[in-house]
Amino acid sequence: MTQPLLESRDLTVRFGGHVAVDAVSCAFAAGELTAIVGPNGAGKTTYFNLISGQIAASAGQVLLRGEDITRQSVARRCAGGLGRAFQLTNLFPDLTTLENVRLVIQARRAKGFNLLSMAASDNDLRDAALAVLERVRMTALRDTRVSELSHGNQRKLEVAMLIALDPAVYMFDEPTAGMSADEAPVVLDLIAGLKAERDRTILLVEHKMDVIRTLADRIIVLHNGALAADGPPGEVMAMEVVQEAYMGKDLALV
Ligand SMILES: Nc1ncnc2c1ncn2[C@@H]1O[C@H](COP(=O)(O)OP(=O)(O)OP(=O)(O)O)[C@@H](O)[C@H]1O
Repeated sequence: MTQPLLESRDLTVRFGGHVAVDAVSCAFAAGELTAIVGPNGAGKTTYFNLISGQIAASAGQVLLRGEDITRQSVARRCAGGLGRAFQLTNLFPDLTTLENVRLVIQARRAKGFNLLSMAASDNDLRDAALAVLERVRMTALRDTRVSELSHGNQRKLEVAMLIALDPAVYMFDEPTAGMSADEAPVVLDLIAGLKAERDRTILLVEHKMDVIRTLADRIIVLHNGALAADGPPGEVMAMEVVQEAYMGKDLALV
């Protein structure tokens, strides 16, 4: 089997006596979109936090391209290719959408402080940022300050910034939460487009069954922090134990 792009091995975190993520071992291949599901409090976001480095593991490992990154900082993991949709706090509210995207591209390409090369690359950076905004259909909002964007557009901008970062692993935590019915499809189309590139790994924490059904190649189910099921959507959703205990009536949509 080829080496997985991302892997967790017995990944565990305890908060006091509570085991929020319990020895989760999972390998994620390039070109695969995995939906992470489970009831509220199952440990989905905590698992994400362990992978992206927002919280430290109590035990177990996270591996990126086979390298143990368990003790690496968020920034180091990000530089290594692990991209998590930016939280709103990571956007600069007083800068425009274009400036925010530009900063991510600039950081990605950072080449030091050669003023001549910086001036020469200025237009190039702007063009690259505009291309990303075009892709998320936010060109008309390029000069709007982030603080003036609607909630849905702020979330779209988070996705734009993630695309600008161009990571090997995309991590989305309920990417359409709080979006209006006309905004959500844009983001889902973008994720489908990223998936079509086939060389990325995409992890998606999601409650909405129609989204999972449309996008997922594989579903993992967390329950009480532990891995309860793992497999192709049809198989996992058909498991009686999953239907009854973990997903409820929503499965009627499948
Ligand atoms: N920093 C923390 N300190 C203490 N307990 C925590 C902490 N973070 C998460 N937990 C607990 O760990 C468990 C898993 O929470 P988590 O947010 O990962 O669940 P989730 O599956 O993402 O739920 P939801 O679908 O509601 O977002 C919960 O019982 C939660 O209260």
